[in-house]
Amino acid sequence: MFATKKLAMSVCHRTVFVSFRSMSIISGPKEKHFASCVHYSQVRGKRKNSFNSLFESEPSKGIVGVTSSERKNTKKLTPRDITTILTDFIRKPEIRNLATEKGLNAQQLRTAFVRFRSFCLNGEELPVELEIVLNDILVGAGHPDDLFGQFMDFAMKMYPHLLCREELSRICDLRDPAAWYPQARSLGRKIIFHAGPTNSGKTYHALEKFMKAKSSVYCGPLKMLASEVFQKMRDKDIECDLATGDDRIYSNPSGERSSRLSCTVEMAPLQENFDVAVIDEIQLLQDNQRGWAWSRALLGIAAKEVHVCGEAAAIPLVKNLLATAGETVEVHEYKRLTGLKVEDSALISLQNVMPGDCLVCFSKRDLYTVTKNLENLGHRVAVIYGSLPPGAKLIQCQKFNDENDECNVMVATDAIGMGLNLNIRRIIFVSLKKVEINSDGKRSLEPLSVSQALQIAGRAGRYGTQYEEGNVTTLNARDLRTLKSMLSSLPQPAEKAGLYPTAEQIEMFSYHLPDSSLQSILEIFTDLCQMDDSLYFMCNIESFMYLAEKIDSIPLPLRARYVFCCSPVNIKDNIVVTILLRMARHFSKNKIMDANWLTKQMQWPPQVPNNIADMSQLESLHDVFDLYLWLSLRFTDQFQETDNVRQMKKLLDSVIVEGLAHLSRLMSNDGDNEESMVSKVPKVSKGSFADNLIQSGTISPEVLDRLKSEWKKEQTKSDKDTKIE
Ligand SMILES: Nc1ncnc2c1ncn2[C@@H]1O[C@H](COP(=O)(O)OP(=O)(O)OP(=O)(O)O)[C@@H](O)[C@H]1O
Ligand SMILES: [Mg+2]
Repeated sequence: MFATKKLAMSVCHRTVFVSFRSMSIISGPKEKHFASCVHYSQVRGKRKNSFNSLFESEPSKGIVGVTSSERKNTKKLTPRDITTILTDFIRKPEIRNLATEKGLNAQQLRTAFVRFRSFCLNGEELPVELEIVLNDILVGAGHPDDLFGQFMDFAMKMYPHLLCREELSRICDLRDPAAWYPQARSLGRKIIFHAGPTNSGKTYHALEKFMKAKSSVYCGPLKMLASEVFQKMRDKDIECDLATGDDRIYSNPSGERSSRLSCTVEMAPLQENFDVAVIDEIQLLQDNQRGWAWSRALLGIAAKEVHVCGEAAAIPLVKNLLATAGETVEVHEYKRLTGLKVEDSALISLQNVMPGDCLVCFSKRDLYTVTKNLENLGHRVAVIYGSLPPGAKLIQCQKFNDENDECNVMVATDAIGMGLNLNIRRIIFVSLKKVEINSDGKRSLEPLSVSQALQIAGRAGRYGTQYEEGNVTTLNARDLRTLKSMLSSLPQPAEKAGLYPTAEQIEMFSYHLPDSSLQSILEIFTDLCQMDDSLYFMCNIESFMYLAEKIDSIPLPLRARYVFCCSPVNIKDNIVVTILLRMARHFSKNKIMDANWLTKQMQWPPQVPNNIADMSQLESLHDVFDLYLWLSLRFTDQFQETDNVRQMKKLLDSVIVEGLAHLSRLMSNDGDNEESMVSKVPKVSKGSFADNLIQSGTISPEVLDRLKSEWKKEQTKSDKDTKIE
């Protein structure tokens, strides 16, 4: 169980659209990958243009209904007459107001008018009825307002969704999500919020209730946490099933469901009744990608008693959300079970690393560099990062946790940050910045949030492990003060919870807009939808849109199209996206995809990696297997060979673990020379004067960069001057 809360924030949980009401769940989470390669700004840009052009079809035929004999009685209209009449018409505020009432926004009104005018001016022959109206206005027998009907007929042909606007608005009215779950509402649920810092026993206390209840469900943020709970129950001989996006295990060999389920939050079954439900890491309901899954579980889980675990900063939002369902929240507060001390000095050099240390990096490149440097110093290192397959993560963690194993140092990304219990004595932050994806899908290098820093630091000195006192520090002296201030702050209160359109809503939209692509439907949905902005926001739809565009030309039924777009893939990963498209194409031809077919799509059997690029390729293959298994739970007929695929996945896991054992060699063979942040970390003894200034905190790297660029300019100038001389 290794991936962080922040991993969760940053990674591509190719989330899932799940029916918020009764339909079957069609997705699962994915603890991997950054969400996107297409900047949301691009998508946004496209969206803004495309929304207005979605239905902009040129009305080729005008308004008919008047005979040509009536035309003979009209006066010949000159282009100038028409322009004057139309200008008078559009200038009238009443006309604009009326058009707005009919649903045309300012931009649509402008576009429709420009097209209408050119239609009137450039059409070979005006429709007779329109000609008569224009004529009447010209001779004073009519009024410019009389054109409104003709104009709106024209505009409606350009924007046909305006005809069913009311119906569409009703479908995408997300103002009262609590009302979507009558089963949960009928129970008069008791809600208990277990609030506290990391390592305070929140999950422990909730799980006590989970174990003692006659029927119960645990909803965790990650596959590994759901698996850990499932395993704990097994160890105690308590019947419990497991459901993740790509796996379903029944404790009963006959395949009958048991009364207890451990699942990832996206898989929470809302149509079943339970005595107790646990929803872990509830503050993730504000996550840009996956927040909707927590909102859905919180409002919709049908349990008499709901135990919610998470940061105290989420209490007000949870209370406000549940107040809309008429429910109240009982808060149980906890204190950290062990001490956590911020050290007085930074690590400065990797030579100071000691057993039980975990160095946390925020990019894979840094992770590789630190690992290589530590291995060169003679350490045996366990490595954990988000895209590492869960099986490989587990092996790394076991190695690190085993007191008798030589491996006693860990290098990890923030993939270790959520709910995990590891044998860590000290957390060392290699950097305090990481790439974040905002709600518009833009990626930028941002400082860690207080919540993230606390979560990661909270991995040191876990209760019940070898080190019951935890220490925290930074690699660089310049970061230590910032870290201290972060760790002495409280996380920002959670402000809003995520929402997402359901498959049913999309289907209803499609019924009204039968000729529109799934992409267009989602765009219109997000533009038209209404929600309580004080409590909710719309989760990021970028990955869905990207896949919708990619599979647009493949003939698929809407529901299947929707499922493919929800697939847990990193859209940045070409290998996985390409195979997904092949799968969709095969599916559209109703062909079965067996393990043999799958191996033909990839390099198989896997070779022990020779460099980092090989390693990434193996990770992609692992994602392909996960994708196959994920789809197999949704399309059982076409994806049947799950046992074989699981076997292949195991083999791949072992090859990846083998690769990890030789990370330094892989790095030496790596053709990718992208510079790591760590490679810029100065070594105290051998560092340059400038480096030492940074390390001592005398100047910041930003100031140094500015100075460098100024020096460079000076240098160039003086070179030029020299040449001129
Ligand atoms: N009362 C207890 N008795 C025995 N073990 C406990 C008790 N409370 C907590 N623990 C153990 O302490 C460790 C930390 O507890 P837990 O995972 O519940 O913390 P948490 O508050 O949920 O932390 P996080 O915020 O990181 O998820 C776990 O291994 C848990 O089993
Ligand atoms: Mg916990």
